[in-house]
Amino acid sequence: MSWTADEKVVLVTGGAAGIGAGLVREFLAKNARHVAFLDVSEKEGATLERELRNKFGALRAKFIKCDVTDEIQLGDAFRQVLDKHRKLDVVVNSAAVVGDNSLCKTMIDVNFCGTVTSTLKALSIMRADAGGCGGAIINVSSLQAFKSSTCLSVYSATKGAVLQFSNFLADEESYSTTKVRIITVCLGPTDTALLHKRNLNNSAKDGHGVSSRASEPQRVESAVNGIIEVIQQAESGSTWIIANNNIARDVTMNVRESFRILSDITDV
Ligand SMILES: NC(=O)c1ccc[n+]([C@@H]2O[C@H](COP(=O)([O-])OP(=O)(O)OC[C@H]3O[C@@H](n4cnc5c(N)ncnc54)[C@H](O)[C@@H]3O)[C@@H](O)[C@H]2O)c1
Ligand SMILES: CCCCC[C@H](O)/C=C/C=C\C=C\C=C\[C@@H](O)[C@@H](O)CCCC(=O)O
Repeated sequence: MSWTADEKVVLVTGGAAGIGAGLVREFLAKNARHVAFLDVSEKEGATLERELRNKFGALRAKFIKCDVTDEIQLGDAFRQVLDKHRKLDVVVNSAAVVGDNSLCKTMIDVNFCGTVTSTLKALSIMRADAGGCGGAIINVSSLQAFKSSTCLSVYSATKGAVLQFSNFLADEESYSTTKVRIITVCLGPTDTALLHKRNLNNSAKDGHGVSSRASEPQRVESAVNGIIEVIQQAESGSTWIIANNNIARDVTMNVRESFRILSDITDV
């Protein structure tokens, strides 16, 4: 039987806004039992929680103020969800910040370290060989993982690191033992606050943007639907591109081939 959100307990980091918030809404619309969303933005989190509780009832959604760079806060947030709901089925790591290299430490801490800490916590809770029920961890990367734009070398490197970490961990921790799928989605430009930190068209016009072929950023809805499609069908260790309002494209073979070529060089 194919995967459905029905009765699932879900945790989304960076879930108060943008693509994370879109996912929170969609999981609930698709009948998830409970969606916990973690974010540093208290105002947006509380507003979204009110909206969701009015629409879906008081028990189905919970905002937890949490900075993913703080291991204690993150541990507490996972514990709250587990204590209350006794299981965790899906974790989406969507929290991220973008900026120029003056923000390097924050980007590394949030985009990479936060994703790593959350993934390892999720895996330890969900893994079937340690009493969990299995599940899926989706790490949100970017087309910038493959080709950076001007001023975004650190951001792009964090997204490359998320991709590599997720694939290496999926290799290390066999799905047949853990029953936890670890999946990477690389999004193209998507119409959220993060994108509008700098005008996309200027970025594209400068000839360095990976998005230069796209005239418009994709809709949040396309990114969200793409991620849900990926959860429905992706194997552990797979990599997917969701861009230009197209359906999710499996690029696992391309990524593996590029690493096969690189690892051949190390056989000296
Ligand atoms: N929008 C795009 O064009 C685009 C393209 C490719 C990839 N992505 C990726 O998609 C994901 C979602 O981005 P978005 O576009 O929805 O951005 P967004 O800025 O709308 O949402 C990101 C959320 O993360 C939260 N956040 C930031 N720091 C945090 C922290 N320390 N702890 C907890 N939460 C924190 C923010 O408050 C915000 O609510 C990110 O991983 C981003 O890198 C976005
Ligand atoms: C010599 C020029 C100096 C200009 C400084 C410049 O304006 C600094 C910008 C700093 C950060 C801007 C980031 C904004 C990026 C977004 O528009 C977008 O391109 C992010 C892409 C997200 C993604 O695709 O993953």
